[in-house]
Amino acid sequence: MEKNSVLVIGGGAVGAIAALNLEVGGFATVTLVLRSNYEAVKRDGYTVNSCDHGMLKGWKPTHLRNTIPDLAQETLPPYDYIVLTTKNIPDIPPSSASLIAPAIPDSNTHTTVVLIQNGLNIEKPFIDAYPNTPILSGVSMIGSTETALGVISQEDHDRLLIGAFENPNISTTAGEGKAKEFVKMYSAGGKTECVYSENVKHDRWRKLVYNAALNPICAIVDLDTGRIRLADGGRELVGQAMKEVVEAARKAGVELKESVVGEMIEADPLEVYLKPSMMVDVEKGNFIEFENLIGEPLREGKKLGVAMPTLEVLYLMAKVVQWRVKEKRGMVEIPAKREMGS
Ligand SMILES: NC(=O)C1=CN([C@@H]2O[C@H](COP(=O)(O)OP(=O)(O)OC[C@H]3O[C@@H](n4cnc5c(N)ncnc54)[C@H](OP(=O)(O)O)[C@@H]3O)[C@@H](O)[C@H]2O)C=CC1
Ligand SMILES: CC(C)(CO)C(=O)C(=O)O
Repeated sequence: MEKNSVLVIGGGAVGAIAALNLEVGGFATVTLVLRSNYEAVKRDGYTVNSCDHGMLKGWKPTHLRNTIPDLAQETLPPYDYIVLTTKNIPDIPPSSASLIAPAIPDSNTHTTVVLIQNGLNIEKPFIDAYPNTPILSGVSMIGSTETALGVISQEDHDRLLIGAFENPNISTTAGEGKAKEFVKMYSAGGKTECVYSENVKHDRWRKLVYNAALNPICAIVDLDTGRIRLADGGRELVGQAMKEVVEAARKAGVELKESVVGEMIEADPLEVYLKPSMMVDVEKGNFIEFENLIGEPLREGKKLGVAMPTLEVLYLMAKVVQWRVKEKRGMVEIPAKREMGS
């Protein structure tokens, strides 16, 4: 295989490990786009404490930048792959699809876009904006966190499912070919378990059993995935939400095994006390991906006639949490406080 040029956007918990896997494999030259951690990584490189890669100090990919490359303005050749590893938060601009616009050639057919991001229906805005671009789905189980700028702690083995999203403008075999090439490139270093998947819809719904239920519950009640299992009522609450997602998936044509609820509750070893990504974001004062993780499965389920009372409450609570961040960042105006009786 020839070396591919790969633009990875978002060098946080998942993006840094993705960039590392791609470079270690030897079939990719990575350009990594950073934002808040750019200065720290440029100066000191990454510190990575990883169950797959061991302890690395000062690691950097081939190229680092703090802006999205503008192919036209910088007269750059198109990338073979653009891998998006930012959080995907459609309610907070800019949208993920518009973010990559400067790095995609007009009427693109060359560059393949890979979304290593959680959530349902995330491909739709990309297919609308770049109709002839192959869009790949990356469903990751990794348990990685950026604990300080440029410091990555990966506690769970990197398992990545790659497949092509259904796209009416692209043949199934073309999408499949790109997905298989990406798997080869990503796996070449031997540090990860990256496999081709022909059922992206199944992968996404299965992961949502965790991400629409356990992930927001941990964030809202401020308990990690170990403590929520130990807490009075914790397992019941999570189980109830998960069952609603399983039913919505079934109505959407994705049959998940009965055992999936138990498997997802126990997905992380209890004593790791793992904080899922939404909980990490709440702790950092970041926006959360609640629309793609809870809103989309809820909307799909309701459309198909599934009763999802627990998800409804989680969705509204997550929306309120998002508002809290907006207020902290001065994005909403509220009436001035006044004394009682004045
Ligand atoms: N962490 C995990 O274990 C897992 C996460 N996922 C999913 O993977 C995706 C990425 O998550 P994760 O890595 O945890 O998130 P992080 O918040 O750790 O990393 C996202 C990175 O993207 C950067 N970023 C955001 N917007 C831009 C931009 N416009 N230009 C450049 N960089 C940008 C952020 O910068 P800044 O700091 O400035 O915001 C941050 O460094 C999400 O969809 C998540 O749900 C999936 C499986 C597991
Ligand atoms: C399930 C998990 C922890 C990935 O390993 C995740 O998807 C997240 O934190 O968002």
